Amino acid sequence: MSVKHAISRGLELGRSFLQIGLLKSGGRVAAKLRADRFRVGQSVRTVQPQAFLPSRYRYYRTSLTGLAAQLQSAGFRRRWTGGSPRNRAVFLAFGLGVGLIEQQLEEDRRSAATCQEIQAVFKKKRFQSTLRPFASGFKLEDYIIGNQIGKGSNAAVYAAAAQFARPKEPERDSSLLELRVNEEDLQTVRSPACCSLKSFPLAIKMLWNFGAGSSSEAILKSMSQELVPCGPLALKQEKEQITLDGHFGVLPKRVSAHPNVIRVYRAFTADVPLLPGAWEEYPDVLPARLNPTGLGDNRTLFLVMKNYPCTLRQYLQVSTPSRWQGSLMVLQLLEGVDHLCRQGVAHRDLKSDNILLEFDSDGCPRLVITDFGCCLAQIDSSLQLPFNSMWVCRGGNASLMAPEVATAAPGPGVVIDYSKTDAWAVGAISYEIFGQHNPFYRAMGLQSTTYQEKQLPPLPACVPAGVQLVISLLLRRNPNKRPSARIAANMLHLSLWGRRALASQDSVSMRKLADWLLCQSAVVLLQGCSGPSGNRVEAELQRSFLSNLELEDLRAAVGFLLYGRDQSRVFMTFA
Ligand SMILES: Nc1ncnc2c1ncn2[C@@H]1O[C@H](COP(=O)(O)OP(=O)(O)OP(=O)(O)O)[C@@H](O)[C@H]1O
Repeated sequence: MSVKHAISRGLELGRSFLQIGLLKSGGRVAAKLRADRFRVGQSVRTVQPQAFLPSRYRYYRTSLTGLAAQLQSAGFRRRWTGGSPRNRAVFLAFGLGVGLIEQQLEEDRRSAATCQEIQAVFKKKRFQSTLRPFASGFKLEDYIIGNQIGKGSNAAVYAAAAQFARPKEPERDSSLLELRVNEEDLQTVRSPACCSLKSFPLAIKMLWNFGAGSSSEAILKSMSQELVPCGPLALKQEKEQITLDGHFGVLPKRVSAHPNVIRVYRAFTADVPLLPGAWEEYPDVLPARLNPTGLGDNRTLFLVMKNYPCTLRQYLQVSTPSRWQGSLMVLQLLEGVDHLCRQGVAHRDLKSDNILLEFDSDGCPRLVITDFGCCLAQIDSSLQLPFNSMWVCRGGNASLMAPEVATAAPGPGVVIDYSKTDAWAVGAISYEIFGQHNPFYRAMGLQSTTYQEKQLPPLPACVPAGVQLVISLLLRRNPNKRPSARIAANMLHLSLWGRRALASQDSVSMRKLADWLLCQSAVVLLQGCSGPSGNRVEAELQRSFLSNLELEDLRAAVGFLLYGRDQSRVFMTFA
């Protein structure tokens, strides 16, 4: 055998080692390295994206490090170096391969450190609400209630203003009771002009209470999911610890603030009042005190939030976002879902009515996930729900239930994994954002229990290829083949802002990516210093991306993008 031959055999051996590490996991071939395209010295390769799953990657790294250690051990060296010239050549080539791999691992370590440093900088810059904090507001009488601005199957929502924050004008200083008695005032309150967001910057959601009882503890317990987006000062101190099932327990998990998740400023219980439109729109849920035939309990839960101009559904009825804005909207939903997932919360009822919308200073829609009434927020944050009986609630809107939830059959030991179900719903809602019908909605539409991926309707050609790829991956039936919200969000970030780092034809160097990340961080920090631009949707998204930067998630996103590029032979740009 010639030396040239020996070297190539040595490299082949090194390659096989890599393949073994990547291929086997849990006795199942889940990822196949494309050896033909693999060249030592490249950092991110064109491989099936599943190969980038963290556990497998760790396995691959461990096998390589172990291998390098073995090679360095004296015994190993003696065995090989003492052999024939041919064996020595094989060993040399093999060592060379491992040396290059070590170099690559070192590059990885450096990139991981860069990610951590960037993450630390942006984690410190926490999201702050723009609404001024207020100290009072734990009673209904603290608010002036305006028009009804929405209604669902569990609640009515009213525009509101805090009494204590209002200028002291005689007509404005009226209590809620006076508003109810004075019909003239009531008419004024109902007029849309009066209910502008400026006059009524708050929204009060009044939950309908049938059957929970009228004690505060019972109400808070039965509607506890609604409290998940509560801020730290939302509940009065004494309500922070309530009696649950005879034990002192803490209120349910609460998520921290995020630009794409609703913030509840106050939550309190109060007697159900007769608000505008109650008689006409929801007489049956009123208590007997107000309607003798009503079925509602006397007291209920009120949530105080920011008043948003409209829902996503209302917005899409009158306008179609540009492809850039549409991409940012999908990305915001993914960022919001990722924020919830990280804190062990699955929303389980994502739909365009449960997404509120306002505009940033550039007129770009900012989306906010709301209505946590169906969410899963277990103490252990596992997002795994034992499904042992058909009475276990699987979530809201059945049309947008991910396949793994919709097809689950109850039984002993059955568990539903919600870690990627909201991401699936974002995939379906994305069709609406890009001006299409939601494929899972109409009577003739697809059903999440039975659809095949090839039946998904095409998105309009103007939707950027990177976004189309993300949406199609989010709607994969098999959750193991579906990217998480974080990885899908990373894919969009890279497609929107990192196309230069992705520009090479066959591979993406981690070093190039790390350089791009550093540049991006500098730009975002500088933008933050230059004032109000920091509140723009784009800036918020970029900060969110940088504060959640993990090398392995990024690598997985690159893997999916390269996979998509291979599949479609389309280079993903927004140009
Ligand atoms: N903060 C808010 N600002 C403006 N409008 C809001 C706000 N919160 C809710 N709404 C409006 O009220 C409607 C009903 O609110 P929400 O979805 O929270 O009620 P629900 O009864 O829990 O709904 P569902 O039927 O989905 O269970 C929303 O679709 C929206 O139109």
